Amino acid sequence: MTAPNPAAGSGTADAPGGPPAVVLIGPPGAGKTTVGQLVAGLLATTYRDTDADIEAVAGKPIPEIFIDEGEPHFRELERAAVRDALAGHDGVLSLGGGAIMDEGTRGLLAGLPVIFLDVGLHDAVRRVGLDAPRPLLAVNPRQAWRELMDKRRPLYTEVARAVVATDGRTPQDVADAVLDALHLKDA
Ligand SMILES: Nc1ncnc2c1ncn2[C@@H]1O[C@H](COP(=O)(O)OP(=O)(O)OP(=O)(O)O)[C@@H](O)[C@H]1O
Ligand SMILES: O=C(O)C1=C[C@@H](O)[C@@H](O)[C@H](O)C1
Ligand SMILES: [Mg+2]
Repeated sequence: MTAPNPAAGSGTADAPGGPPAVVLIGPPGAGKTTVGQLVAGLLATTYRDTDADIEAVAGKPIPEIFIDEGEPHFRELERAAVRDALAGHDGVLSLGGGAIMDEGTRGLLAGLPVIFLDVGLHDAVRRVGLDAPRPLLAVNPRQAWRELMDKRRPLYTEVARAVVATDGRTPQDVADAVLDALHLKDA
């Protein structure tokens, strides 16, 4: 675990029902869902995922939103979903892997307990095979994943209060490290 941006811990969110106790970001396969659910269990709170929220509102799967309306429209839906979730959820929240690409969404995260779950290509491939229906990784997934991480790593790091490495660690270990990073061990 490293602390790339201590200033990320300095604001507040004016949100009835929120803000979340933990916000998880990171690329596909980082373990946001797996670890997020474990962390929610450890904190005896609930888990929420903005990808699921977007699909529920749109009434269709994310790959179809990309095909029908394009990525810019998806990022707008995502910004709205993140805003709603930050205002209405005080448990553990996972964002979509690319949420941090949108400047407005990054702005919404200021001051919140955001954890970047980091993963390298090797473990990401082992975990998700990079063959699931992921709109941005459809062609040459390994190279696309590398290029995507080159662009995204600085942004994940910028908005995160801490980075938790996940390579070679069990989800339970990672969940523990998340609590540690946010000083929530005895919460
Ligand atoms: N630390 C870990 N070690 C080994 N396997 C893991 C770890 N974390 C998650 N996994 C496995 O990797 C796969 C992907 O994990 P998960 O769905 O939690 O990732 P995600 O970040 O939510 O991905 P997505 O962006 O697609 O929602 C799952 O099969 C999960 O069991
Ligand atoms: O990495 C990304 O850009 C994405 C990740 C998923 O969580 C979804 O939000 C969507 O498939 C886009
Ligand atoms: Mg997930």
